[in-house]
Amino acid sequence: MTSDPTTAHQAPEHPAPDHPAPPELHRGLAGVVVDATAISSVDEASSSLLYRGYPVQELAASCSFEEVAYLLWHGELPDADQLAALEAQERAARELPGPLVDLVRSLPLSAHPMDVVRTAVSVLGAHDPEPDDRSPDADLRRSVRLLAQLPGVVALDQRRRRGRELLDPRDDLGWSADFLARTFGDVPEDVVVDAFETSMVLYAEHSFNASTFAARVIASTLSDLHSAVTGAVGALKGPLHGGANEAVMATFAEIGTADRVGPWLDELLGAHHKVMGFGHRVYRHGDSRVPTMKQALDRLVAHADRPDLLALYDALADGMRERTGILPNLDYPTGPAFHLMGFDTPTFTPLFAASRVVGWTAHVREQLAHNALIRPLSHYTGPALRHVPAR
Ligand SMILES: CC(=O)SCCNC(=O)CCNC(=O)[C@H](O)C(C)(C)COP(=O)(O)OP(=O)(O)OC[C@H]1O[C@@H](n2cnc3c(N)ncnc32)[C@H](O)[C@@H]1OP(=O)(O)O
Ligand SMILES: O=C([O-])CC(=O)C(=O)O
Repeated sequence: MTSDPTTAHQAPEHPAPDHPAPPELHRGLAGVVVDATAISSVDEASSSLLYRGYPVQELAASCSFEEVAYLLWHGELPDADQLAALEAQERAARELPGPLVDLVRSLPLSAHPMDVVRTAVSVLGAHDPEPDDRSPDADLRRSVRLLAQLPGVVALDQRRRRGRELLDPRDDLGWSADFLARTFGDVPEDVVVDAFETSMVLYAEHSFNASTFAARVIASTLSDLHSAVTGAVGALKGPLHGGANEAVMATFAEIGTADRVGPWLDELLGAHHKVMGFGHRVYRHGDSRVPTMKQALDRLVAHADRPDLLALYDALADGMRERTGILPNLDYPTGPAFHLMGFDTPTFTPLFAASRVVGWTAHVREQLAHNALIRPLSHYTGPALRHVPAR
């Protein structure tokens, strides 16, 4: 059958009723199970989070961040040889490409640190040493390289904002200690390193959160891993997701002291505004990770002798619970914890990204192993069929 050349480009007269019965909508995909994953499970009823079956609290207490990364990528905790191999690979990949360092230095200081991370991931994609190898093994090597490179990007950016030079990575240090040393010039006290490592383990993975889902959408088009992670960084930046940890410190600065929490909260909630660091799409009875991070925060507070910060933290959490019943999420304790570790507030969400890159890349590889293009439907509510007037 041949098409009539005079009508081939005309819009079809398909029926477009003015008010079709709307289908059931799933706005925000709330409550929708879109795919299976073997990487982690978030259980609302028991407020629990398992990475590959292991409770995240046990992993935070007993495992290094590198062991957790291995677990999330491979499905099992590493034996000694496997861990040594991952550590060697990660330490060998920490140096940033010179052109990337120059480019980060050239970015305006008005750019948010998450803009810097997003740009850096994209540039690292352009510097991929094996661009033509799209195998799962090559994507695993890319994942390790990104894990190794992001601390350098975050440290470089915080240091340039303070007028300081980039420091060399130290291959005698594990991932967390090197991250801190490269940011602050020295390895801090154990209490700081331990709290940082705990935060990184807790942030590493959380099933189909918005940034991970963004990464999976991009991967599902068979785009590349760096593109997926670049998109995920963009999704994480928003204050309804990762950006909340930064917003928590802004809130603390605005309130000032614990005795001012009540009136501040009454005014904010009265205006129907949200308090950042509270609430969660899945957890309704409390975020599984908060108690572990709160213990780490307590130790940092004691170390830094900052009972005033703890008083403010408790007063806001109590005030929110009493007024709304809404509980803190992980971004609530990590905000003040990162502050006490010495990070600048705008650097908080990049820290989240440096950890979550493990979860994102695990999900990209899982998506590609059982790929189905992610392309949902929408319910059209615009004008019914109409025609451009004859001219
Ligand atoms: C590690 C992470 O990324 S965790 C998330 C970090 N994000 C934040 O901390 C931002 C603040 N929190 C929020 O905006 C929300 O709790 C979200 C986006 C995380 C999840 O919310 P959703 O499941 O989409 O629920 P939604 O935003 O519709 O809130 C439901 C109700 O609770 C209220 N609510 C939810 N969170 C808060 C909050 N933090 N402060 C005040 N009220 C809140 C909403 O105003 C809404 O009230 P309404 O029904 O009277 O309109
Ligand atoms: O799961 C979510 O929606 C957000 C979250 O807590 C995370 O990504 O860690």
